[in-house]
Amino acid sequence: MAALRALFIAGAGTEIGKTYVTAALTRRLRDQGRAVTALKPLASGVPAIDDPAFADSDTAILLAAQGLPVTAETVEACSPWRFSAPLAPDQAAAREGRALSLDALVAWCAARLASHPAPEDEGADGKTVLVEGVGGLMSPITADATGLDWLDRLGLPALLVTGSYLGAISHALTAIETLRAHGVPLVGVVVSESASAPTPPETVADAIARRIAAPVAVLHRGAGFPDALAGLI
Ligand SMILES: Nc1ncnc2c1ncn2[C@@H]1O[C@H](COP(=O)(O)OP(=O)(O)OP(=O)(O)O)[C@@H](O)[C@H]1O
Ligand SMILES: C[C@H](N)[C@H](N)CCCCCC(=O)O
Ligand SMILES: [Mg+2]
Repeated sequence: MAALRALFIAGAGTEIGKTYVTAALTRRLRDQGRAVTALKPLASGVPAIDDPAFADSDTAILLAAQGLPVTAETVEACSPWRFSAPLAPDQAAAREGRALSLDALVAWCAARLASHPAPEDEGADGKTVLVEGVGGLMSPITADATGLDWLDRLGLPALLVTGSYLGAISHALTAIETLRAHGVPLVGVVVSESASAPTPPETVADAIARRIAAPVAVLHRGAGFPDALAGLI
């Protein structure tokens, strides 16, 4: 199977493991000799670069997984839209007197995707581009648009990340049904084990897998990207 050129990492919710999974996938693909660019184009709850807390930001975690240092240039190239308030991006932007345009976000992502030759066309020179979404699938990103509109416009296949907390099954199935209704190809689902959950993550993964056609895999706490999905990306 040809390697995927680009993938959107969507969440069934926020704080669910998208960055953890994207970083694990980045390391996994790089270990296989693949070149990877991991992007978090839009991020809220991001401290200033010179704040020690920046080390815990999605941007810093994704740069580290790519083997890149944190500099003004690498941060800007990974996450051009950063807002400090830990809120939905439209609200976080408003707190700073700023506004985000979906057209500008889509154009920036499209340019980054166009600047990367497809792996199957360019061999070792090609890069796989991973785009982490923000919040849940339909979290607001501008006054009018949600993350689903962003994904729709990019036309990328999705990897859905969910948790294993009580309620995660419904959150995941709702997101999967929404992706299906919008014609977004679903490459797979990762159940990233929640810190506190009443059942093993395998129970959650089984409950989702019985109801959908795409593959579902578990990522245990602290573990690497699941083998069952790595071969599909
Ligand atoms: N499988 C896992 N093993 C260990 N820690 C995990 C795992 N999944 C998630 N976490 C931790 O849970 C927290 C939330 O995960 P993460 O930051 O990846 O969520 P997110 O979906 O990217 O959130 P956001 O919506 O803010 O982008 C982080 O501290 C992360 O390290
Ligand atoms: C601050 C947080 N970690 C994310 N960056 C933003 C989550 C926005 C969620 C909005 C919502 O869907 O209600
Ligand atoms: Mg994240």
